[in-house]
Amino acid sequence: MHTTNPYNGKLVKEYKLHTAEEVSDKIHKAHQAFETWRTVGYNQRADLLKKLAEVLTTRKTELAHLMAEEMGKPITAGSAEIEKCAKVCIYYAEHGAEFLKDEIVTTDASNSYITFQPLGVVLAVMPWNFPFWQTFRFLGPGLMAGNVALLKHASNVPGCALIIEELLKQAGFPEHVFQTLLISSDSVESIIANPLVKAVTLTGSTEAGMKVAGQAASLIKKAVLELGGSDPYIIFEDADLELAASKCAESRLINSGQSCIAAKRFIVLEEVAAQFIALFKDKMASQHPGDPMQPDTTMGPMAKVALRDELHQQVVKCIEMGAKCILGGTVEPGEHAFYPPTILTGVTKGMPAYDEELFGPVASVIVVKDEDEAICVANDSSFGLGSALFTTDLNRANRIASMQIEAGCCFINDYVRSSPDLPFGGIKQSGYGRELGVYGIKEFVNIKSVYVA
Ligand SMILES: NC(=O)c1ccc[n+]([C@@H]2O[C@H](COP(=O)([O-])OP(=O)(O)OC[C@H]3O[C@@H](n4cnc5c(N)ncnc54)[C@H](O)[C@@H]3O)[C@@H](O)[C@H]2O)c1
Ligand SMILES: O=CCCC(=O)O
Repeated sequence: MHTTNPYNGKLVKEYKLHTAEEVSDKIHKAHQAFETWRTVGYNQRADLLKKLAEVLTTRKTELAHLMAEEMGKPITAGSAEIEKCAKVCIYYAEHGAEFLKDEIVTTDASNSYITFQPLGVVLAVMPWNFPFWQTFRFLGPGLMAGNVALLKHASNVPGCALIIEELLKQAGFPEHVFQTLLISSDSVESIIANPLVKAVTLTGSTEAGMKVAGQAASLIKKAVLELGGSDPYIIFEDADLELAASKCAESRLINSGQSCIAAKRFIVLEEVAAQFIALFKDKMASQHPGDPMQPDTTMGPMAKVALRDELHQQVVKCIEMGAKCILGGTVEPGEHAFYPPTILTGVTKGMPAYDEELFGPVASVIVVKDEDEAICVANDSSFGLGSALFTTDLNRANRIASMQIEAGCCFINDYVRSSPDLPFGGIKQSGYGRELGVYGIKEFVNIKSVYVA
């Protein structure tokens, strides 16, 4: 396995995959670590998580550089990602014990209560787009709940995957409560099949989710799936268009467009379509693409040339099918993986920009005549991750957000983002289960009822 810098196409480093024996040894060590870790009190777990937050903060520049090198994230965004990881550790250190405390239930028993017990070794299969955040948003609550973790990270971020082990060691966590496995996707099945592995969480594409969830289900093992998205953003006729254009462009270009919860489909009421599109185009065009190692770079390359090429094929197909490209849409020659901010208008059902996820900086604009059509188009997707509405009528916004949009979250007059305190996840082909908040920490626990006669 080797890593390639997507900014210049140069080889970064070679890594040796773990052998089947090494993996088996790591699983055994994880299980042994669990037998002790499960008995450690919440206060001690919380102290270690706080220490981990300190280590992350102290080393954030180095970690941001590593991400820039492996997957092209600009260092300013990388530092912000590490700070967010520190926040999630502190959040669960401060709230985890409260979330997991026994709940007394009044029944016909002399005493009955619900207790939340850890499951054991959990396998985390993670994507490259937020190499630290995706891992920490599972790991923080997982460790606080008393589970131990094995990480199978995406093949282009092994350096990030390995350094997480080092961070936990530096924070003082017991050995083997967290271990990275350098393995290929093909080996995941055998790890899920290991009786010592009790559950799996996967963040990634719907295809990978189907595979992994199918394997877990066949063995009756719990799975949480955080999958792809094609988030609809509805811009109503009464929206603050300047605000909407700015939030929409910011969201579409997060991480060079490679975010599951980036805005992807822009559904605009026809009365304001021309005005919104003009403002949106200005915002999309005002990026500073460049070297991810430079602090003033706001947009880096995509993570891999192959992903950039796949995205371009989707764009070309849309144009062939009748969409109009009003910004970007071209590939500059060179060894890099850059793709420019791109806007497609006239997007209709049947085009990749309507039906599929565009995992890069390409916006799909769909003009609709009224509210009903806007909601119908927003829901006309196999995905159901995030969504956003732009309107000054908050009664209408709350009604649509809570009852009419098919998604795991709906933001009003802002773009979708995850935060430690709000549950995060999707419906439909965007997955099931939740991370973060009170619900996230309860995904990988045995919710056990105790009844005293
Ligand atoms: N919902 C979320 O929270 C979330 C967050 C980030 C990314 N994503 C989604 O992830 C996708 C992009 O990430 P990616 O390209 O790394 O996704 P991917 O599915 O290719 O890879 C994700 C992880 O799954 C592994 N994997 C892939 N196929 C597998 C298989 N058949 N069996 C076992 N493991 C397998 C990969 O090696 C990697 O570790 C997008 O669809 C994006 O929307 C979702
Ligand atoms: O790719 C998904 C982004 C996830 C997040 O921002 O929490």
